[in-house]
Amino acid sequence: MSDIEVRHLSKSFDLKGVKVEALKDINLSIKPGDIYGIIGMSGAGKSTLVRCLNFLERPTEGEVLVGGKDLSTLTEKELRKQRQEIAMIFQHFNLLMQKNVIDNICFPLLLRGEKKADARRRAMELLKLVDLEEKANAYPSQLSGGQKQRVAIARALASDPKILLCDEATSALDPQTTASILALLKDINEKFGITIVIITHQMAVIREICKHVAILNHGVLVEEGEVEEIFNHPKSEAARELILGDISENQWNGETRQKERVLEDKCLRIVFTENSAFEPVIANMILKFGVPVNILKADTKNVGGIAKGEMILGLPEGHELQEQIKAYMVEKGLEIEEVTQYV
Ligand SMILES: Nc1ncnc2c1ncn2[C@@H]1O[C@H](COP(=O)(O)OP(=O)(O)OP(=O)(O)O)[C@@H](O)[C@H]1O
Repeated sequence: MSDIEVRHLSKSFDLKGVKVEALKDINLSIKPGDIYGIIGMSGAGKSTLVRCLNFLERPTEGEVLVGGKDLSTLTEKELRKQRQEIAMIFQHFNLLMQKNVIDNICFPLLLRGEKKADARRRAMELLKLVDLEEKANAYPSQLSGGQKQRVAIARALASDPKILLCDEATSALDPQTTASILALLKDINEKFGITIVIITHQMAVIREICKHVAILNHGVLVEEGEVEEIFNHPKSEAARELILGDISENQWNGETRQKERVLEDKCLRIVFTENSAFEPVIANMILKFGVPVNILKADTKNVGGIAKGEMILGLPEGHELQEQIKAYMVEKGLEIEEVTQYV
């Protein structure tokens, strides 16, 4: 059985008499213990979707089933109880600024009637888990962004949730801190089997941690499946844009980075499915054809725990030569795809 099942979900808002269709006929299913990413550009409907998953926002049409229960059939009281199983963390942490770290974590425990001593004991365990024991008495204003998010994660775990929804949880953090928060989420997923749903606009986050991904575009789910498969064979324009946009963001910076980059006449995006495959192939190709190719981008990343490589090559001029080079790479078992320009 799925942990979360979304069936024909649509959500529209009335904005001063104008209907805004934020989500249109969304269907997806998230299995227990999965790390599931929902990605899309700004305004795609990600936050609306995640808020529908715990009925903070009621769908206009369709159903959300959590652990087999249709949320629309629950009373307000039952819904509140159900929400204890679905914790949430946010981009801006949402900590109580007047309370210190330990009291922030104790807060949900005290609300559900636990004794103060028990709540503090549990809070200290959670602080240990997120590696922040020494900050128990600090106030949020005295913490870095990454530390605040760790406190928010500890607080979210206090109610022993089955599902953790992360709404742009790393978007306000630098890349190094993002990596450490994602590693913590992965650790929590593995240790406790908590299903994690990650909302993000960054493909790098999806690639780092998620097993499955859904791509939203203007309120429509345009692609869904295993991260590796979608990364290697994006079908929708939105997926391709997110993947290539991510490459340009990661690779080019400083003087060489431009908002819009038009690639050379003929460029190939290559995805390496073996960690070690690419260097000999490219080197041998240059030797074989005796022409230089321009490596516009080369990168190796972690996709679903397996090291993966990708590269964008600018090919030398000449149609025939380009076709021979392409054939050579296909023969060597590389996945290639022509790209012309991207943002
Ligand atoms: N309460 C609301 N009232 C009216 N329109 C809304 C409301 N909430 C969201 N929308 C609209 O629904 C669409 C989807 O918004 P949503 O915030 O879900 O997108 P998003 O993908 O999370 O965007 P971002 O990454 O910028 O946060 C947008 O057009 C937005 O303006």
